[in-house]
Amino acid sequence: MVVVEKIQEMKDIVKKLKKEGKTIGFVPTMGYLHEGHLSLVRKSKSENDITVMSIFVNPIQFGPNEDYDRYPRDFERDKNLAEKEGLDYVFYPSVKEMYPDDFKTVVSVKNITDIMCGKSRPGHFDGVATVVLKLFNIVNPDRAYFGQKDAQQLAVIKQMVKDLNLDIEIVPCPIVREEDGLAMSSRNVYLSDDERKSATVLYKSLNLAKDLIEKGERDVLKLKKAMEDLILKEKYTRIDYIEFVNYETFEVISEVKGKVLIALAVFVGTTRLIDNMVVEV
Ligand SMILES: Nc1ncnc2c1ncn2[C@@H]1O[C@H](COP(=O)(O)OP(=O)(O)OP(=O)(O)O)[C@@H](O)[C@H]1O
Ligand SMILES: CC(C)(CO)[C@@H](O)C(=O)[O-]
Ligand code: BAL
Repeated sequence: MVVVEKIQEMKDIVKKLKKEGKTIGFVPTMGYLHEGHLSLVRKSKSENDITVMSIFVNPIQFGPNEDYDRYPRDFERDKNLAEKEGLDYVFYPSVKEMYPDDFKTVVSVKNITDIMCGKSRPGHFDGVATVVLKLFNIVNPDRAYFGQKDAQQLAVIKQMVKDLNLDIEIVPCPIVREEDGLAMSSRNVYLSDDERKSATVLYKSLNLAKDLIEKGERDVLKLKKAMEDLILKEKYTRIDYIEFVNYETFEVISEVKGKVLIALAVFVGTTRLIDNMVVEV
């Protein structure tokens, strides 16, 4: 496995691989790898000749009061995990390499970023779209792999690829969970033992909504209320948002119909966790 820190070097490697007719799969991450990330690597390896992962904690997608400084980082640990997985290249640039002092561009996807995480984290998806487009231009992949856990991020990237006519297939990958249902996240390490127990309520609340929908409930207000009640019964929890949207258009809905994404963000202590589920009626 080769670690590449410079943009030009990564571009040169990719150019050579493409000349040899190799297909490239790309897995963008912020590191502190877990099984969720590794599932994307496995999927990419099964569909491409070469897999490149980026590890870059992107400062421009964090708000001023968010956890950029505190975000978990352990490159040696990540390198070992990536190597064991049989990854070909890790792109590991510095902040200066990605954002030189004269950097001036912002990529902004409109409308679908007005709700959910886009509303709670102003500017977040501009930061994501900007860095992902940069990474796409550096790695020039045939396919790129994103987790369904960040469902709104996935929608933003798909929209950007469509709007800007990029020749990249975006491959959504299912959410990988701990045994008790908690979605894997690098941020789970922030949780104390007690908070970790409370955190299982995110997935429980999604399952509650699914059960109620299966029993015939279609009223989103009632479904949200049932989820809120369950979440707030738990210690340490504070709800950021619970949203029901049309899976294709990301429009907020008041009645469950067709393919629906139920998404939520909940603070457990000071840690903000997200999760979601797709239901179809
Ligand atoms: N549990 C998971 N299952 C599947 N994919 C995941 C999971 N967690 C993260 N991913 C995906 O891995 C990619 C990199 O995500 P990232 O590095 O932000 O990890 P993360 O664990 O989600 O971090 P955090 O939750 O702290 O934001 C994204 O496409 C993300 O959707
Ligand atoms: C896509 C991404 C690597 C961009 O920084 C990040 O938002 C993430 O890890 O999901
Ligand atoms: N997985 C999304 C990255 C973030 O929370 O900033």
